[in-house]
Amino acid sequence: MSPEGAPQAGGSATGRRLRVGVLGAHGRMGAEACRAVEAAEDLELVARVGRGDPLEVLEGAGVEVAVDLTRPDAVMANLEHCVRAGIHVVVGTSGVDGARLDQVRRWLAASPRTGVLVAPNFALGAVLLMRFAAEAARWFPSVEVVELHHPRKADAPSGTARRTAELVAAARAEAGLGAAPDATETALDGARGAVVDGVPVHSVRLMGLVAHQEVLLGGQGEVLTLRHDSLDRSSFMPGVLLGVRRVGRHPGLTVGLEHYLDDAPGRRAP
Ligand SMILES: NC(=O)C1=CN([C@@H]2O[C@H](COP(=O)(O)OP(=O)(O)OC[C@H]3O[C@@H](n4cnc5c(N)ncnc54)[C@H](OP(=O)(O)O)[C@@H]3O)[C@@H](O)[C@H]2O)C=CC1
Ligand SMILES: O=C(O)C1=N[C@H](C(=O)O)C[C@H](O)C1
Repeated sequence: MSPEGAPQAGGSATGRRLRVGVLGAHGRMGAEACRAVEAAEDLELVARVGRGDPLEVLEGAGVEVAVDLTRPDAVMANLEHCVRAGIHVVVGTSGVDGARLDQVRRWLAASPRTGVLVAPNFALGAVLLMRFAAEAARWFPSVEVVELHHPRKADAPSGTARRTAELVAAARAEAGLGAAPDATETALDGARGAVVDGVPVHSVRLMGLVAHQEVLLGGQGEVLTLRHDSLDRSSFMPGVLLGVRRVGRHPGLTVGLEHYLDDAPGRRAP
């Protein structure tokens, strides 16, 4: 961990740079995020936090926005600390869903000006894939999710796959679709994947991969396949930076980067 540098002015149009801290700074994503923040003229990287480092360094360094890219077993303690300290948080770490989101809302109730963005996936293509999958899910009786990742990923299924399945299930329910008409019997446990809100989710871990997802939608005599590939972790960085720049303008809890995209400059609302 290293609090970095004193406040500097002059990098942005207003002359003041937003002070950013990265948690999980020495990991694959954290290191990439540090580089991206350092390269952004309107942002200043003032803290890199690794496992075992005291979180108080964030306040000490005057961090305004923290980016969490740690692990599912670490992220909640980090979030609690930041929200209590009034530090906005951009969460990329997977595993913040369900009851954990309710817990974040409770912390935020005591710190109403603080913003938390939980972004299951920062890549624009993945955000759009989730949107397209939810739209298509209304029309197809069958749907399954396949996520494919690098072999060192700590969790399965991916946070993106869980979120996709939730969105697909909600769209199906709204459209009045019942359970998919597909067999669920197996001769071997796990053969049909894990089931998230009624949607089978299959996880592949393989050398050579980075982060990929397919949504397969089946109807009478046809299959629609939606696929996204993150070929490099740089694919996540525009989304990380967008989150960092915007989170302070969105107090409370936001789940999904799509809620920030519609008012992003230079991007038309999809
Ligand atoms: N939302 C998105 O678009 C994306 C999200 N992710 C998610 O981001 C997370 C990180 O992924 P990745 O970088 O590949 O994983 P890594 O394992 O490479 O990095 C995680 C880092 O966090 C560190 N760490 C663990 N606990 C703490 C803690 N309490 N405080 C500070 N640092 C800690 C780890 O240290 P140590 O090695 O000692 O455990 C490690 O350096 C995962 O949950 C992943 O799913 C990844 C890509 C994109
Ligand atoms: O661990 C990863 O690599 C990724 N994690 C996120 C997830 O769990 O969905 C986002 C992306 O898939 C990469």
